Amino acid sequence: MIISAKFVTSLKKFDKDFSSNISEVVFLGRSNVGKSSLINSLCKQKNLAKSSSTPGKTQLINFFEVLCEKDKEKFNIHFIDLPGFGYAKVSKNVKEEWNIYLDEFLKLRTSIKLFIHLIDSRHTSLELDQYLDNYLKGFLRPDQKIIKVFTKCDKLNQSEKTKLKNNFKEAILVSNLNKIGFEELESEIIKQVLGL
Ligand SMILES: Nc1nc2c(ncn2[C@@H]2O[C@H](COP(=O)(O)OP(=O)(O)OP(=O)(O)O)[C@@H](O)[C@H]2O)c(=O)[nH]1
Ligand SMILES: [Mg+2]
Repeated sequence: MIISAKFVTSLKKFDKDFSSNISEVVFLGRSNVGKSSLINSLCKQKNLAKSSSTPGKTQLINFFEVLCEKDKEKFNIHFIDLPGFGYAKVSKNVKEEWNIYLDEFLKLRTSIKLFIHLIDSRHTSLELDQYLDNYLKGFLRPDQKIIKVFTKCDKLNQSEKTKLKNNFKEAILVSNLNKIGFEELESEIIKQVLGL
């Protein structure tokens, strides 16, 4: 389980001088999908990661140190909150720069053990998410894994939830509003970072 969490630093791009010997978990997905909110919910803190109803809130690579416990052993991991993909309101140059920086960061940062791909439960087959899935699989190492997490599931009715689970067998559904799915996700995260 997660015991506590604190902000460490923000980076604009990959920085070899800020390396890590602890496992890292990256949260990524479209702008406004709920990345920062999910980090707050998992860490049981309201404003650890800044969230906003305006897409494009997170603009840097933000690191959080998260203290976990399993079988009475305590250990630290990093959660990494990224800027959202596909945010149209920034100028093209800024957007291209972000993508180059993020691309480099995701590929060079060897301490990343888990990619958590957040997808809006209401829109599960967007081109951008398919692109992101293929993109991650294109450089995924054997010691890394991708977990698909479907956000804002409070917006779905029961039959829509059932349909989603049928379409994505390993889907984890979460809602920050109704406090759903956190325990399942937390145990998946800990399993992966410990290599279980
Ligand atoms: N209904 C509902 N709304 C949510 C949920 N999670 C987040 N939101 C809302 O979605 C909006 C975006 O949340 P953020 O966590 O800032 O999203 P983000 O993915 O970090 O966005 P960027 O930083 O722009 O990439 C906010 O208005 C949240 O309140 C949820 O589980 N249910
Ligand atoms: Mg954010």
